[in-house]
Amino acid sequence: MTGRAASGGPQPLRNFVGGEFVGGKQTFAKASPVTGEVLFEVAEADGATVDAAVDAARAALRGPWGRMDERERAAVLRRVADELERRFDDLVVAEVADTGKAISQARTLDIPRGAANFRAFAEIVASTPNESFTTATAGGGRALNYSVRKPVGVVAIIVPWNLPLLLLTWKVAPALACGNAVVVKPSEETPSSATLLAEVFAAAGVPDGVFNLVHGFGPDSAGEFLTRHPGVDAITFTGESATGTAIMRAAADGVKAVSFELGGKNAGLVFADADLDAAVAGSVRSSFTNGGQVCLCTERIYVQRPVFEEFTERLAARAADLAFGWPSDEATVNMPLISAAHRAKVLGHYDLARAEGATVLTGGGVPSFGDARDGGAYVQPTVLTGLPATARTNREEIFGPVCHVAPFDDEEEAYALANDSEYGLAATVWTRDVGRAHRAGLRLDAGIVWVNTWFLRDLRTPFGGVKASGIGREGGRHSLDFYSELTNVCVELS
Ligand SMILES: NC(=O)c1ccc[n+]([C@@H]2O[C@H](COP(=O)([O-])OP(=O)(O)OC[C@H]3O[C@@H](n4cnc5c(N)ncnc54)[C@H](O)[C@@H]3O)[C@@H](O)[C@H]2O)c1
Ligand SMILES: O=C/C=C/C=C(\O)C(=O)O
Repeated sequence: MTGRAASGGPQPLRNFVGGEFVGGKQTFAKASPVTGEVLFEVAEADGATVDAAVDAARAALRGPWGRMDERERAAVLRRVADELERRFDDLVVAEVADTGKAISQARTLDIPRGAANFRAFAEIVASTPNESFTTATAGGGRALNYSVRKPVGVVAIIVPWNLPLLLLTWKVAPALACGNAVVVKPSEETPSSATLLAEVFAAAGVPDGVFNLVHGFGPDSAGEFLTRHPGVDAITFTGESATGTAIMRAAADGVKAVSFELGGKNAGLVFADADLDAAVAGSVRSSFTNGGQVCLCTERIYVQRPVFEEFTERLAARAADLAFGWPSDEATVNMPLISAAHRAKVLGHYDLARAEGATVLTGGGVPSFGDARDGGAYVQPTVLTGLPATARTNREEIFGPVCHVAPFDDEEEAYALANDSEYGLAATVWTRDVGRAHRAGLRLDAGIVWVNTWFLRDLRTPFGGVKASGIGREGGRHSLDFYSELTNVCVELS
């Protein structure tokens, strides 16, 4: 768990403002999720540092960056991707140290997606057309309407700790593609890859002030200073729904645009006609990837009654078998939770499930290693059953390696159960019936419906949630719409 410290170590991680690394009066400690030991100190940005970062971003918009066209910015993004790939191993080490995630995952998912985000938005911004209409005038002539994209201005980017580089670059890349300057605040739990990204920007020759980084917490710290800042034009945020509410309040004062990717309580539906091997393997991924700490993870699985018993037994057996190991071992699958505080929350949910009357099919506790990992934030992957849809276990986002499995009888009941949630981010459906596959897309109240797969991403597609899971969509041209202002130009031709 991190906490504020009176003074920093010799070299705390620093903020990045106007092309310079800058410290701060106060530092906080970052602890290893694997062992609990303090890894390093981080300089917390105070109000003056956040002011300087916003000013530097504004100044960058008035400089050479503000005069570049889309193709020139796309070229800059490709240079950033190249440099990021050159720093690949450093980024893997940083991400693994901060989160405790398995090195194989960091190498195949987190860091490659960092580079892919820059390459994708370099393409998207250079190839997305704008609208144009010809319009009849009262005098019998014609007018030509066309729209042009302009940057919004200074964009604040606030992201969580679960997929730090992936989620940060998913927003930085389109923001810069559209010509904005950014001030980013990574989670206090994962400051390292964002700091390396600042080095990447400097090495790629991105003009000073285009990318600024402030470290710190949310309330009464860098997060709140940034979201309340009058010099910020738009806020894009990924994190908890309750934090989204706080940020929306802060954004109301300046009528700042917001884009929110928030929490989930995602359902998986397994129909009796599904390829059961694929459904089991897919559900293991969808419930336990990244220690269940992905907003898209499945925490509620509904299984059609004829295959309920077989599916549930196989899922629980596979969950119990997921390899614990040091993050640096190639075979490791499980990872610790991000912090002791988050572990206490997840273990509280395990206790709550038991108190609500759940049957624990596997897990439900803490693994024992007999080494330094006993000081870390590990919990066992857990499969629960036996609770009604009304149980808190089935309603509240846990954000750990846990799912509850319950039976259903027919398709209507499956949709009703899946949709019975305050959240609506992602749903996953396992079926061989092609009609049902498409119906599910229409019937499920979720921003993303995966059929016979999970977390398969095409960066051109709309990504976001309904209900408490978010506001707006990012991805492809949807990102361009958030990160730019459209001006319609109307020219009377005769
Ligand atoms: N929908 C998505 O795409 C998506 C993706 C990843 C994570 N999430 C969600 O994120 C949550 C887990 O991440 P977390 O615990 O880091 O979330 P969080 O909301 O606690 O923190 C996210 C970020 O917001 C900052 N923050 C907190 N309070 C703030 C405030 N009042 N003002 C400004 N900034 C503030 C934090 O410092 C951090 O950088 C889960 O709910 C998960 O579902 C959603
Ligand atoms: O934890 C949430 C994961 C979000 C994933 C993305 O935003 C993405 O794949 O672009």
